[in-house]
Amino acid sequence: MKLNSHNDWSPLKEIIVGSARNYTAHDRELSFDVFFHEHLFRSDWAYPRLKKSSGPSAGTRWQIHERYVEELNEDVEGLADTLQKLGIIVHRPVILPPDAPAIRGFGWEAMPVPALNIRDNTLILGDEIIETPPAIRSRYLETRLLTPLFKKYYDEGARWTTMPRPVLTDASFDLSYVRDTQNTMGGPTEPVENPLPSPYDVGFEMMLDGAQCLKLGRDIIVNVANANHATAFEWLRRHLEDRYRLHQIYRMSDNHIDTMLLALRPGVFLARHEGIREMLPDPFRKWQFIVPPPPESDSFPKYDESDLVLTSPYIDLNVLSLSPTDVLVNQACAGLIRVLENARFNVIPVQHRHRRLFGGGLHCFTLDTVRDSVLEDLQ
Ligand SMILES: NC(=[NH2+])NCCC[C@H](N)C(=O)O
Repeated sequence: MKLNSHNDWSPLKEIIVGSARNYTAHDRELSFDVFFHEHLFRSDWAYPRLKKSSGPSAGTRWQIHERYVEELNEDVEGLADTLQKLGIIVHRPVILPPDAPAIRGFGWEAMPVPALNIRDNTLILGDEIIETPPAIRSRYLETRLLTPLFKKYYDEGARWTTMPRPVLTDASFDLSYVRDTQNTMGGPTEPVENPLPSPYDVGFEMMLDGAQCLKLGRDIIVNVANANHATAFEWLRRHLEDRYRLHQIYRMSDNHIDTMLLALRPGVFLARHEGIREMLPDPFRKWQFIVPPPPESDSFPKYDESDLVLTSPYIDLNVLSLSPTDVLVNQACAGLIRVLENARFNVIPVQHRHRRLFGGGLHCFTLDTVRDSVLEDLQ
């Protein structure tokens, strides 16, 4: 079918489900530590690791326990099956080969990860695929694992755009957010390495993930927390100015917003807290806010010191809507399910155990390409 996805709630027809195959380690280097900075700290919620050297592997490779990788694969395949059984066409990325070589940029090297959190590096807007500029080096080639699918949609008439690719030297990153202790979740956080100079430095560069954007028909809300996001926002604004109204929200979170705010249908948000209302453009402040009870610690597997936890406990807010009434939700979240059912949503529970170790929930792991949708003005 032709690429067509204008929002997160219209009836879902086609989707890409990420692949977790061969996700064996996290590469701890500057870009990774900057991106996940809020989670690299000491607390009961997030599990402590204040020194790289205390990890299970030497150097910067943070090995993930094999059992968790296997269970993750089981859950991701289960998610793909569930969607298929519901009559939705499910596509998959190219599997990252186990011996894939390191990615080498100018002055840096990082091991690639599979195309798992595919919500992040692509933004689908109507009939356009926009590849967004990655902020993590190990993800630099991630969308190449989606190329066969993007090529198919292109052949069927989609637009296919790539935002300017950053060089990603140490000096490319605006560190003001991670160095501003007010913005971390209550430290101490792990220190970010000192950036090293490089002959390829160009100053702060564009970086932005699709998951920083919330599609509300003609209105698009974009979270901007640093200078990297701000320049990328400006690119998007110029690129889309004839078709969309872009709204910049300052620091709703460190980067992604799909565990802060999701639109379940016109007029209804699922939100982490009521305070988000004040951050929104006027017309959207009137929408209903469904705020689930805080996550319960017993809905997560127990991890230990050697498990690197990459998300907040709010990760399960990251639901995937199949229609204005049907929502896919992590089965471990009784409170969230109750609240959605009380609001008359039809909840389809799915198993997803290790979302905190791999940085993503059901919305992050998927990229909807076709919804029975039109571009609406919801103001
Ligand atoms: N698209 C994604 N990868 N979203 C995940 C966001 C997780 C968010 N940083 C949290 O910890 O709650």
